[in-house]
Amino acid sequence: MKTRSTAVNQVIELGNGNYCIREAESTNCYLLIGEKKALIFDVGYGYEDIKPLIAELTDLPLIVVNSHGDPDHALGSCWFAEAYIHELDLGKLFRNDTPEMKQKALDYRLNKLPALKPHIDRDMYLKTSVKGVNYRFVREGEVFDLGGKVLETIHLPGHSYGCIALLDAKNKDLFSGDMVTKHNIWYFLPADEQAPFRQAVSSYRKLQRRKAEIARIYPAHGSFPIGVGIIDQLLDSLEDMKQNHASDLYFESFAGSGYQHYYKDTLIIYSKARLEEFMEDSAHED
Ligand SMILES: Nc1ccn([C@@H]2O[C@H](COP(=O)(O)O)[C@@H](O)[C@H]2O)c(=O)n1
Repeated sequence: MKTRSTAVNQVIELGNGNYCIREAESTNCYLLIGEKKALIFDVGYGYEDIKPLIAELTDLPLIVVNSHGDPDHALGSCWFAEAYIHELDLGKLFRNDTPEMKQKALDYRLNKLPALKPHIDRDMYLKTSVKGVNYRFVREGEVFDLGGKVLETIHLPGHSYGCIALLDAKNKDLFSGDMVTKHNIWYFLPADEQAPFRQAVSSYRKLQRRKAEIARIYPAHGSFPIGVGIIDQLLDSLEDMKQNHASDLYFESFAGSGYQHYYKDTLIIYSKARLEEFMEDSAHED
C-alpha cells in the first residue's frame, strides 16, 4: 500500500499489516491492523491529529493503547475519544498535560528540528488536553484480539510504573514501548514518576523468560526492529552501571538531568539517587 507522510509524522510500512507512524523523528507509534480491528500503540506528543493518516491505512474500528503516561507517548490521546493506559500512569499523564510542559517539550524538539517550526501550530497545540478522553485501564495479561492478530499485554514497571509492552506471539513481534530500546532510556525523573531499578530488573527478567516467543522488537524510540539479545544487554547494563559509573557524563534535558551510562548498544540515563538506592538494594540481597 502507498503511504503518505506529513512534515511531522513519517509513515513507514513494516509488513504484515503493521505500520510505524514516527512523530518528529522521535516517537515510534505502531499501527497494527488485523482482520476486524486495528490498534495504535502510542500516539506521540500529538503535535498534529494523526487520525487522517490512520484513515488512509484502515477503516476498521481503532483501539488506542498508550505504552505509558509520558508526554511523548500519550499526550496525543487528546485527538481520540477513548484510550487505554495502565492505571499507575494516568496521574503522570495528567500532570504532564500543562501548557508549560508542552511548551518546554516543543522548544526542545524544535531546537533539534528547526525545519518543523512552520508545520506545528503552537497555539493550537498548547490548547489541547487529554483530560476529556475516556480512559480504560489496561492490565497485565489483557489480550487485544484484532482478528488474525492477537496482542498480549505485558506489564513492565521501570522507566515508569505503568509501562507496558504488547506481544504478538504468533508473529513473534514485541512492541516494547520505552522499556526495551537501543535509544536512551530515562531513569532520572522523581521517584513517584519512575520505578526503582530493582523493579526494572524484574521486568527485564520477565521478558527474558518470554524470549523464545520473540524474534523482533519494535521500540518506541530509535531503530527497529531490534534483536532479542537487547534484553540481556539491558540487564547486564544495570549490573555494569553499579560497578562502572565513575566516568559517566552529565546529561541535561527539559525534564531534568542525569548521568549517561553506555553499555554495548544500550544507554541508561539515571539519577545519582536512583543508582545509590539500587546499590543499597543489591547489598541487602547479598
Ligand atoms: N517526559 C519524557 C520525555 C522524553 N523522554 C525520553 O526522551 C528521549 C527523547 O529522545 P530524542 O532523541 O527523541 O530527543 C526518549 O528516550 C524519551 O523516552 C522521557 O523519557 N520522558
